[in-house]
Amino acid sequence: MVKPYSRPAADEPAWWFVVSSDQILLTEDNDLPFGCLADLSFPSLDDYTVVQIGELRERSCYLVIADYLDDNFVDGKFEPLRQLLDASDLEKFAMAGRARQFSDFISTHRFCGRCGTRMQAVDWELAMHCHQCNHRCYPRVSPCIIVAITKGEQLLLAQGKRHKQGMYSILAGFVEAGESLEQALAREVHEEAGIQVQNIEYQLSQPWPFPHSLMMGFTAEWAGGELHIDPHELVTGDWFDFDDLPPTPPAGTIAHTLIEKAIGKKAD
Ligand SMILES: NC(=O)c1ccc[n+]([C@@H]2O[C@H](COP(=O)([O-])OP(=O)(O)OC[C@H]3O[C@@H](n4cnc5c(N)ncnc54)[C@H](O)[C@@H]3O)[C@@H](O)[C@H]2O)c1
Ligand SMILES: [Mg+2]
Ligand SMILES: [Zn+2]
Repeated sequence: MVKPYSRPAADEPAWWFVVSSDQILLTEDNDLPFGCLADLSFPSLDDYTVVQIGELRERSCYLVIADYLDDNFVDGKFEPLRQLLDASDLEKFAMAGRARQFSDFISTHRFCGRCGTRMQAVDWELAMHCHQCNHRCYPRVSPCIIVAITKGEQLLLAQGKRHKQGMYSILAGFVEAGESLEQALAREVHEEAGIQVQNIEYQLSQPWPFPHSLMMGFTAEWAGGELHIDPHELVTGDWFDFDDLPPTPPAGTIAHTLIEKAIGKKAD
């Protein structure tokens, strides 16, 4: 059973996830601070919320919520979480995403959504509880589907409004309340591209902390319909030949893995 709010001993080597809003403290060489409190130039943790969020390579991981930035966190720099998205250490990125989501959860659940009373942290699981009306909240996880769709030797790619200039990706969208994954997939594909798909195959999933998605990845094949790209969500989109794709998401993203699977499957 976890004790999320237990304090680290001064001589316990641990990974430190110091989060301030959507930024995380990194060392000069873009790594996470690692070591025992006594060896790190951290201030006293008394003024901060500290949460034990799991284990990485047999060492505890501690989230320190540092929303009121303090000059005492001198060794290192606060950087956007995406800076850690390095395909060589996805475990570390996933744990940092967990830290960022827990930090966001705690800071947005200070008061009960039902009766307005101040909420208290539960000491044996990661939850916030209202002692007035017994309402209990857990960190929000939002399921999303993401799908690589092929048509013969072509792949459907689209440019999202929030994508970096010039980058194309596969279709994705949030699952709505009351929907199955299959229904969400069919709806999103129809809304965003106006087509129908078949031979839908589940491939893999990835937690995605921007802001709290759980990406569930599929491959599928075009089954019918003319391509009609939704101008509200997407800038542009088209079928691209497998050997002539525009810039796509980097290794480490589920979009990248699904694109490789879709293309590899066709090449068999
Ligand atoms: N890791 C990857 O490779 C990868 C690739 C593509 C997209 N994504 C992620 O997939 C997620 C969904 O993609 P999208 O932005 O195209 O979604 P989408 O097509 O459903 O459209 C986004 C819109 O959905 C609404 N929305 C926001 N949060 C919601 C929620 N929790 N439930 C229901 N609706 C909500 C908002 O109006 C928002 O503008 C995002 O978190 C995005 O970052 C990840
Ligand atoms: Mg979308
Ligand atoms: Zn309440």
